Amino acid sequence: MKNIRQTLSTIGKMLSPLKKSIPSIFLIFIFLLIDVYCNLTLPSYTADIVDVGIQNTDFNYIISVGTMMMTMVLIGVLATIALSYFSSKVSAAYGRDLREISYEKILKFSNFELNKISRSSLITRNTNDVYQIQIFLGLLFTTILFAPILGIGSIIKAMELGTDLLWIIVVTFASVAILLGIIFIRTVPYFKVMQELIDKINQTSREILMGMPVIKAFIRQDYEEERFEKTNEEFKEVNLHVFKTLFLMIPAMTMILNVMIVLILYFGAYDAINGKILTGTIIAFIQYSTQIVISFLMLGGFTIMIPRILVSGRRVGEVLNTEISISDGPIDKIDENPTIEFKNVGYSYPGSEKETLKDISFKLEKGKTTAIIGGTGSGKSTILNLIPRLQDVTEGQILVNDKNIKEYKLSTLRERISYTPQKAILFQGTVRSNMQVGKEDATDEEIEKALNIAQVDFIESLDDEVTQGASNFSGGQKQRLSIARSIMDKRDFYLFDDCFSALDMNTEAKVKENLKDLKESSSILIISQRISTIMDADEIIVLDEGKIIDKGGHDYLYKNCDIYKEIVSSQIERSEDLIYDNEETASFTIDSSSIKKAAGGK
Ligand SMILES: Nc1ncnc2c1ncn2[C@@H]1O[C@H](COP(=O)(O)OP(=O)(O)OP(=O)(O)O)[C@@H](O)[C@H]1O
Repeated sequence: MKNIRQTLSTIGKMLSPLKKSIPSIFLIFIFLLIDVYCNLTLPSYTADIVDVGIQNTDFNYIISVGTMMMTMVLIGVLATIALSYFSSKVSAAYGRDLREISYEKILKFSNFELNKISRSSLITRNTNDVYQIQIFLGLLFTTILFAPILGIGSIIKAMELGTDLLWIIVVTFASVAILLGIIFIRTVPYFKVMQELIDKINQTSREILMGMPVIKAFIRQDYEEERFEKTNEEFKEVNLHVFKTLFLMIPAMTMILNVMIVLILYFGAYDAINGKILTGTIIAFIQYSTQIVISFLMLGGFTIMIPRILVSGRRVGEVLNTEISISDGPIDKIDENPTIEFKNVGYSYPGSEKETLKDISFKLEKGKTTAIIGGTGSGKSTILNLIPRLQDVTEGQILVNDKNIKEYKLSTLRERISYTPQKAILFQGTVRSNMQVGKEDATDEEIEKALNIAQVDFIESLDDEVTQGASNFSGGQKQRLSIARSIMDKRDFYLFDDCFSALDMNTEAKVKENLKDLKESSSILIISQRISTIMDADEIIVLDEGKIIDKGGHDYLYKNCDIYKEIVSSQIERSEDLIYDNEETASFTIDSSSIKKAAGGK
């Protein structure tokens, strides 16, 4: 029952874009009926010309019936043109709208849903699958609805001719049905495989294109070529099997049609000699029989397409019906000077038995800078992602002003937060358009101010191009642009996920100095592996294997937390820019011009 309801709801959602096109669909039906009517009258006119006009050598009759035939042909052609125009219009608009609603839904997906369906599959579903449905809709209006109306009309007209030859149509019908059955059985199971292989090709190509520098550096071209070839070959084999069978249909059908005509002529000739039927009637009967068989064929072709469309429909429907795991709460207002508090938070990634975060508690508040330091994979980014609810806690809770974060509307929550991810993500466009992602109506002055704070001194103007993936900028430049974007607008919480890592010490020190103003009216959470980035934070959280080992100021941790001390020591040994001033206070300053190591010979 639940399944039926879900299927109906999916169909409802998928058909909803057609609502706007109802007037055009109505016109399609009108033109379709006109077209079928014209097609049905032509064989009768042929019969009249042969049986009356030619039989009686009545030229006037032939010309007048011929003129009627020409008029019908003309009206039929105009109706076909109008039919094609409106069905293309409706199906193209439908494709656009379906892509749009599916895309809107995808934009609401959390990481969990994105990983569940996979990004490559989402691309194929939103392009190839929607296109298959769009093409099908076009065919539905021009061919599939046309076929049964023409077929039924032709059967009635053939019966009206009053011949004994109807059994030939029945035999032909049966032969076509057997042929279609064979084709159906041989192709249908492969359609799902075909769509899955398109996903796989998409995924492999994407991975290879993204990983090009690594592939080249490690001389893996041959291996990757082979990997791609394997999927490509599999796709070719399935395609070949399906199309070999489908192409068999054309010669087989031509043969069945020709045999039908020969049978009609053979048995019709007997009846004609015996005076039971006129020559023109035989010609009209052949024409109606051909129309009947062709209509049946069109329907057969459509039946073969159905499984493929069902696969595409199911795949798009799955996107539209996916339950979003992260949804809005009822509260749409957050009071001034909000706080965010982690209370015994735990997190496990879906499908993973390992707990990534365990018993995490800390508080973010106005005027305070909190930092998280810890080894790779210790769970730092996971903590950060929980704040704008890119994923939800699996244990404990996060409170915003003492209320569970899930009780707030997502947009209400997110508009208070600025998030700078670990990997600088910029969009194709200009520097200005990227900065306006941070503040839609930002003026040039505001943008320039943010760029200055983030030390973006490498661009000529705000109109400088940002190519796809910002490939025309270096890693450190991308990070600076990404930081600038995150400070475009005033927010209560600024979250920086290791986004200073590609900056040289000098630039980092300048950016950090410039960011100090933010702290007065906001709260800053900064993740880094570098001591120099986080050492002056009000509270530093030391994370190890998803657990908080200790927290406090730099001096406190240096004296009391072994892991923190180890990190500090290891970085002093490596660093040429840190100057360890005083072992007692364990404080550092940054000076790129000199190298100095102190503290017990370190
Ligand atoms: N999508 C995911 N599915 C399953 N496990 C994941 C996923 N993302 C991260 N993890 C796991 O969660 C753990 C914490 O990852 P996280 O990215 O939070 O670490 P991190 O401390 O930020 O690491 P780094 O300093 O390298 O960025 C890792 O062990 C990682 O394997």
